[in-house]
Amino acid sequence: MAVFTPLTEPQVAEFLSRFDAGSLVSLEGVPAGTENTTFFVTTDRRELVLTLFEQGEHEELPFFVELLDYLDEHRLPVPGPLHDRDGVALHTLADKPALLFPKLPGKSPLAPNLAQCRELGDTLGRMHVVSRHFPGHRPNPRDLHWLLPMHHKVLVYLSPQDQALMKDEVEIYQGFFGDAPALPQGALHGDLFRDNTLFDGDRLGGLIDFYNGCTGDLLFDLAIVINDWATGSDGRLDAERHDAILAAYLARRPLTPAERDAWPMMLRLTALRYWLSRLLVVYVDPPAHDLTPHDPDQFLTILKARLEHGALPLPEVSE
Ligand SMILES: Nc1ncnc2c1ncn2[C@@H]1O[C@H](COP(=O)(O)OP(=O)(O)OP(=O)(O)O)[C@@H](O)[C@H]1O
Ligand SMILES: N[C@@H](CCO)C(=O)O
Repeated sequence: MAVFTPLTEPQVAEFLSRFDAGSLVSLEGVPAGTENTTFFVTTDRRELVLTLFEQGEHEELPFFVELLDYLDEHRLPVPGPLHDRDGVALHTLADKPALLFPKLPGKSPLAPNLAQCRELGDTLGRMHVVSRHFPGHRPNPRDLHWLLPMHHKVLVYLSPQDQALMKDEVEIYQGFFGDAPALPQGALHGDLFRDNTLFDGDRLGGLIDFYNGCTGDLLFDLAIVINDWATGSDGRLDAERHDAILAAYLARRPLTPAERDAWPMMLRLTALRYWLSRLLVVYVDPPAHDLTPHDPDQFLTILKARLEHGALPLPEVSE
């Protein structure tokens, strides 16, 4: 159960009265989610999602509102936050920052089919085409600049072999990305795992949970997607899902030669990024609640598979 801050119906009814969104009919706490408190709110006009921000950088919230507004204006399937009658999206409720969103249709796919993979690749490609012109700025908080200091914090918890692997990898990324030409920049989702998408059958209902959103290398976003969406249980890439996502993505946004060169290394870097963030949650900074943390070893397995087998060839896309 992840309703960290309970709300009463009168509290939510009063909150809703600032918006042009109808009157409260029902309120339901959402058990999924580990970071924020989420409620499904039904009014006499529409279905909404109310999010209370429990942790993290509250000063970053205006960036997320700006990003979601921008993507929504560009017709990407994201929950564009509702603005109240004065044009304000970000409010305070029960002493927590609060945002109200449209409820998007669908469920997160655990085993996405190829049509869903194509849909995701196409949408991410469209998003990256428009996000290159997004005017906001929030440096990627999980890129190499973060890996460098943070990996030292977990080395003590690792076997000698895994310590060596992590240290060697970070050093290799430093050498590679330090010398590599700049990669195309834009706004990223930053955590586009399957559980941050909703599908209604094969139709993408929406991308959610933009709270890792930032600006940086677009390739970073794509590598996160491939490592989560197109990996088998042994950590190896699943060629069919890989090709379905990438063919659809590349048809929207071809990679530059520098991105093609960096691709195998970016798959490794983003695998290590999640191995490390999950290790930090388990050993260094466990959350107050007792929800089971994600398994760090899953991304160690993925990293080892990328090292052993490399990347798959990128699909050919006719221009
Ligand atoms: N706009 C939306 N439309 C429909 N469902 C939504 C929407 N936003 C959130 N949800 C539902 O609420 C759940 C929790 O939302 P969210 O992922 O934002 O919370 P979180 O605490 O940040 O979770 P996480 O553990 O993924 O970081 C989602 O898994 C999804 O089922
Ligand atoms: N997607 C992340 C958790 C949320 O940031 C993970 O799987 O570790």
